[in-house]
Formats: sequence, structure tokens, C-alpha cells
Amino acid sequence: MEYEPVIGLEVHVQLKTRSKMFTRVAYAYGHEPNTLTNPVVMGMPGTLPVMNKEAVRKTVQLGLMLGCKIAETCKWDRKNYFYPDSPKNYQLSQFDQPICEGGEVEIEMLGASRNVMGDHRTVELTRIHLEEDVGKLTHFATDSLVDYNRAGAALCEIVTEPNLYSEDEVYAFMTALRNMIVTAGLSDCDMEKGQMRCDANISIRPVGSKTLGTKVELKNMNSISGVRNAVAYEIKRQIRALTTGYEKIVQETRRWDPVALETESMRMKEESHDYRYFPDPDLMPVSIPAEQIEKIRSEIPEMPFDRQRRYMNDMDLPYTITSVLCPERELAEFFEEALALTKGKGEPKAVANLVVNELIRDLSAAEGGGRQSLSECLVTPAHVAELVLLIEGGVITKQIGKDVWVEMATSGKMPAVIVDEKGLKASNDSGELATIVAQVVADPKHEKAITQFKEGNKKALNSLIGPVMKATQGKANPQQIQQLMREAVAKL
Ligand SMILES: Nc1ncnc2c1ncn2[C@@H]1O[C@H](COP(=O)(O)OP(=O)(O)OP(=O)(O)O)[C@@H](O)[C@H]1O
Ligand SMILES: [Mg+2]
Ligand SMILES: [Mg+2]
Repeated sequence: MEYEPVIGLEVHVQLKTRSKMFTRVAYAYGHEPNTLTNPVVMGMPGTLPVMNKEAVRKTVQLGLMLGCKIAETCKWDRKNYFYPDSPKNYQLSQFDQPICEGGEVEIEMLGASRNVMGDHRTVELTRIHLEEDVGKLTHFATDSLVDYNRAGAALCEIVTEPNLYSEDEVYAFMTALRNMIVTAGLSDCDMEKGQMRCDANISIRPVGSKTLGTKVELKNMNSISGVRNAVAYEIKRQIRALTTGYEKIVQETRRWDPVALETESMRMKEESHDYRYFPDPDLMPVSIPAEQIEKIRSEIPEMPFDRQRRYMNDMDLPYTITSVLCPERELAEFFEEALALTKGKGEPKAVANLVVNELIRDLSAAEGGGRQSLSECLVTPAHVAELVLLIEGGVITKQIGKDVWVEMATSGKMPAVIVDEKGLKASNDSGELATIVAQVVADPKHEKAITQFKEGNKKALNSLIGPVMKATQGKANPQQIQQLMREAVAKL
């Protein structure tokens, strides 16, 4: 029998708010353990929660971005359980009245090759709700330590329908969702810092069947490719269990081991009635006025796939370039600013090429691993615009443009200043160039190429361009060289 996997994801995202979900203590990463707490976070008797409005606003924005229905009224419930990662014996969450219902996420599958756009489809969402994060446990050989700095942080949970069917779709989903959330500035979604986490629910069923099999929930993946690997492993494990009868699939929570690259059983999964959800008596239900929803809607920035379609359709940019520019809003905005500064005289493709090739290369080469941020980089949109205009206006050659880039990236000087200081202007003196061309053509070394050209091989003269360029220190215009070369050869 042939089996197919069915996958549903629960994605937790820490929202970028100044303070925590129900108290004003700061939400931040990288502080000394247990310094970002207060009596509310620690669940001391007599403390009362106060809702963070910004977290609600950000969740509404996320819901609107993903086409969810925004609830007229939502409420807060206690999810009761006791575990050392929570200082209280409950977590404030939303049970039957979440902020957002329904919705979908557009994803892109891998294309046939890097320069071909892959298929797009939408993945259906069940709901998005808001809750408070729990602390972080670190386990050692004989004991465990807990850090409550992230306990109580505003955490939004995005739950999908069982509507994903392969590890590649899961990868595409996580990537698309992260790009949208980061673009909107709702979270940095750094999985290594725990700002974005994913539980993957997986079951297997015979192909063609409409009912769902027993689900297993995977935890502890700390990168998007980690999620893909864990899901791929678990699909194989379950299919093998079903086909060989060697193992039984039971409803449980399994932990991904990123070193051993396998999943191992953690605990049997609670059902929702085990949590004894009930409305929190200290918090009022929340209603969000329609005009406020419309205001939030009007503040949503352009989403990455929409931007990509615009670049491809309106600017005629190739897919490869747009797929690098568009997922990162900062980069895309840098490009648009540079393009605008050329005042219609710069080709979008020329501007985009500099950003995608030279700029990203420099940012990635920065010391200390990772990528340098644009704000730390000396190259500004004005530099890029000016450089493009110098090249397109024929003031300098493309070749010299590369040297100017290196110089402006290290000194921060404007390209025109560098060109002036170093005398890099393309030589328009065709008399001088003609002399150099004549010398190269006369060089016995090139006799063979010239004969081949005369015999009809039009490309044979290309090998002579390099020596001419070298003699002019890269300042000559390649078209002009070719023209002069043909004239010189015709005279032989
Ligand atoms: N048989 C199944 N196979 C695959 N995925 C499933 C199956 N049944 C449910 N799912 C998915 O599992 C997820 C269930 O998440 P939900 O938050 O509703 O419940 P939970 O995991 O029981 O609760 P908790 O928040 O405590 O983890 C959803 O993404 C859903 O699509
Ligand atoms: Mg859940
Ligand atoms: Mg779950």
C-alpha cells in the first residue's frame, strides 16, 4: 500500500514589543538569566495582569496580512498545567475565542532550477491566538536550570490546518511566513534565539484516504532546515512503522535531536480537556473596534511575494534577482531608493545587479560570520545611484565600475570623487585607442586569431580585447575596441 504524509504546524512567534504580555517588565534577549522578571511574571499571589495593547495590535496586523477573520471579541483563558518552565501553574492563552480565525499563507515551492520560479499555493490556517511565553529550561547531566527572562513575553501561535503534504512544503511555509512577519516588523523570527519556534504534527494515511491517521507532534527544531529534516525523518519512521509493523504509531510528543538527526519519544500527548481551560477571572474580554482594524490594515507594508510580482511585471527584473531582493525588506528598500535617485536615468536591472552582487558580497564578507547589516555599511543608495549613472552614461566602463565599488565601500567616498581623483574616466580619445589596437593587432602572437576571423569565425577577435583593455588600464569602451579592431584587421 502507498502512504502519504499529512502535516499541520503550530508556529510560535515572539512579538517585538517593549514590555511583556501582561506586565511592564522589558522583553529582551541576551540578558543575565532571571533579571527580566517581576512579581507578575513569577505569578506571586496578589498580582494582577494588565494586557499589552501593542501585542494585540500586532496580532491583528498579522491576521489581516494572512487574510484571517478578526474576532469582534476575544478573551483570555487559563491553560492549566504544571511544569518547571512556568512559574505559575497555568499559562494565559486563548481557547475558544482567539483573535484571528481562518486565513492562509502563500508559499512557493522550489523551481526546476535556481532561475525559475516554483509553483505557488496557499496553506490554510485554523487560527492565530495570543498567549504568554514560558521560561527556558537548560538540562545538565544531573540537574536542570531555568531562565524566566522570556516567561510572559507576548507569544503569538499560528495554527495551520492539516494541509501540508511534504517536508518541502513545510520548509516553504516556514520561509514564507518568516519573511512576511519580518517584513512587517512584527518579530525578528530568529529561530536560534527562540523568537520563532515550530511544532510539527505528522500523520500518515493510505493515498486516497480522506481520514487522518494518528498524529505525532515534533518539538525542538531550531532552524527552518531543522524542521524540514525532522519532518522528513518522522515521515520515513511512520511509513516504516506502518509497513513493517516493527513499531506502533501512538499519539505522542517526540523531540528532534539535531545531532543524532532522529526523533525520540518525549511524552504522551495531553488532550485539550486535560488542560481544564477556563476564562481568566482577572482579565476582561477584548473588543477591537472596526475603525481601529481598518487603521491597522492601512499600515501593512507590501508583502514579499507582492513586491516580487511588481518587480518582475513592472520593472522586468529577472526572477533570480527578485528572489534575492524581495524577501528582505531592507535590501529591497535600499534598491528602490537607489533606483529613485537615478531619476529615471538608471536601468532597474543595473541598479539591482549592483545590490544583489556587489553589496551582498560585501555584507557577507564582513568579519565575525553572519551578515553585516546595511546600516553598518558605508555604501548608501546615493553611492549606488551615482555609480550606475557613471557607468550607463559611459563616463567609466563597467570594469572600472567594479574598482570604484571596492574603493567606495572601503572609504565611503562618492563614486564621482573617486573617478576624478584617480583619473578613471573612460578614454574617449579614439586616436590613442586606435594606436593601441593597431599594436595589438600587429603582434605576431595574435596572427592565428586574425586568420580565423578572416576565415569567418566572428568570435576569434574576442581574445584580443583583453590585451587592449590591459593596455588602457580598463578604461576603454569594449564596443569601441571591437569597432576599431575590425577596422584595423580590414586594413591588413
Ligand atoms: N491527524 C493529524 N495529522 C496531522 N496533523 C494534525 C492531525 N490532527 C491535527 N493536526 C494538526 O495538529 C495541530 C494541532 O494543534 P492545536 O494547537 O490545535 O492542538 P494541540 O497540539 O493539541 O495543542 P497544544 O497547543 O497544546 O500543542 C494543527 O496544526 C492541526 O492541523
Ligand atoms: Mg497549539
Ligand atoms: Mg501542539
